[in-house]
Amino acid sequence: MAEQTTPILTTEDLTKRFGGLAAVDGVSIQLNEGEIVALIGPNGAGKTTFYNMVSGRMTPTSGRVLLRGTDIAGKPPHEIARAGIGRSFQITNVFNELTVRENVQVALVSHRGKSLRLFSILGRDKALHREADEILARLGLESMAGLRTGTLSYGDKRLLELAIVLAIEPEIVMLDEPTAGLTPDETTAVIELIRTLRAERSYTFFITEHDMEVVFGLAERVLVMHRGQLLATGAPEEVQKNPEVRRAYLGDEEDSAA
Ligand SMILES: Nc1ncnc2c1ncn2[C@@H]1O[C@H](COP(=O)(O)OP(=O)(O)OP(=O)(O)O)[C@@H](O)[C@H]1O
Repeated sequence: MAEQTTPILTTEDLTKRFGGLAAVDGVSIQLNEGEIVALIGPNGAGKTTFYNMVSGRMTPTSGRVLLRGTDIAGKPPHEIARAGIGRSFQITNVFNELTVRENVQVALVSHRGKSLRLFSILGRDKALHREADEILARLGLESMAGLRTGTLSYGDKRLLELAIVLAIEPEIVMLDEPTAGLTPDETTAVIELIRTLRAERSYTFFITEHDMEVVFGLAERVLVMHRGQLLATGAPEEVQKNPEVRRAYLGDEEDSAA
């Protein structure tokens, strides 16, 4: 595999405190251009809090988030999205009453700051129509473009969420449990799709995922958090063998079994 060492995103001593609790406690990481990185850790490790700070949904107590060297910590989500970090959520945030194509068009238009006369733009703008269809085709959703979104299966809605993220032309794609709730076949398809998208467009993927098969089948590098800190980072097979990581997961299982 080719070396991929150009840093695109780094965090420096990123910290979030809730009262006396350091949910994220001095975490410094680096994402390299074009790699697929998974963030894992037992329940309560601080993954969501960390993720929220990178995507602008939470302001850090201290520390920095550098996107190609520029500090974006504490900026609002739309500015971070415009700077090149797109995030999709586990909870579907699609408009069920609109068609699949219209959902992507809304993302395209709002990303470009043209929310005025949005619905008249949707109907008439041929370039926007084409652009939305091109994104849908990348995800294999082209045949569904004209369908009302509410009629889609859960798996197809998750794909549409990914299409909406791609509409903002991100460099870093953050996916919150991209395979949660999917059937085994859909999971395999999403893994393939992420690989294909990365190969075609060199996106950097930063995912959280509970399903270890997905993590180890997809990620090139794994970051493990435990009790707010970065416990380990490395290739999936290294991390899997790491005694501290095993202890962290086992310890938590023992705690919850107690
Ligand atoms: N808004 C908040 N106020 C107070 N405490 C919080 C808040 N958000 C998270 N926490 C606490 O911070 C710690 C880390 O939570 P976080 O949700 O980031 O962990 P996680 O690794 O995403 O967990 P899970 O895998 O269970 O979703 C937990 O102890 C949690 O209770």
